[in-house]
Amino acid sequence: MEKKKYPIGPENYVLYEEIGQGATASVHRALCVPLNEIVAIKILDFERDNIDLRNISREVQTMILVDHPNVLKSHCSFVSDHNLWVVMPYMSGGSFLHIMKAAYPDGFEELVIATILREVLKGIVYLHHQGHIHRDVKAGNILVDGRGEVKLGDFGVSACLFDSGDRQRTRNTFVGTPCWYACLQESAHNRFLILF
Ligand SMILES: Nc1ncnc2c1ncn2[C@@H]1O[C@H](COP(=O)(O)OP(=O)(O)OP(=O)(O)O)[C@@H](O)[C@H]1O
Repeated sequence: MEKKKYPIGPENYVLYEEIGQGATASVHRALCVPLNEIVAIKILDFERDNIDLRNISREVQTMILVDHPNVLKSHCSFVSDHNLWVVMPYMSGGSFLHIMKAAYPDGFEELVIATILREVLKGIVYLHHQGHIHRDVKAGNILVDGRGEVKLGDFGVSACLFDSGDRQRTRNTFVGTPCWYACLQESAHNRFLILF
């Protein structure tokens, strides 16, 4: 089957509402006009103060290259004015953090957690086989689409085991989300599952 080609250039997309706001980017639901398909577009502003171009370029490269049902990939990306647009599949259920906040303030049942984690772990195993470490696995970065498919996203602080020089060394440093890092360290001896 021929692979769908997602067009490059903002004129091919109609931006709808903002569906997410991260530290460095905003994410919009959008229509890809030539394909008549709903997508999500992450827009990063190069002129923002806290922008780290190396991280961004690695995130985009990783998202273009990955190909696994449990890893959020990018269809294409392009620069428009001082913004980088990253076009991705639209995950209409949002993140598990949002779902918990909205409907499950006491957390999910264990069976649900196990089901979600099984999918996430398949994605992580795939990433590790490709030489990538995600380094920021958390509920806010685990997304679900309209068919219930679970994907791990946000490669903003990921690293590649095949990098050399400076980047090799930086993997000994702390990255990610502080409380999750602490929780993971702690629960490595217990059960990772309770974190959700
Ligand atoms: N493909 C998508 N479909 C639907 N919602 C998405 C998609 N990608 C991201 N989002 C939403 O946007 C939010 C922010 O996205 P993302 O985590 O990629 O941005 P970020 O700036 O890298 O965030 P962070 O502050 O965690 O580094 C996510 O938590 C999620 O709610």
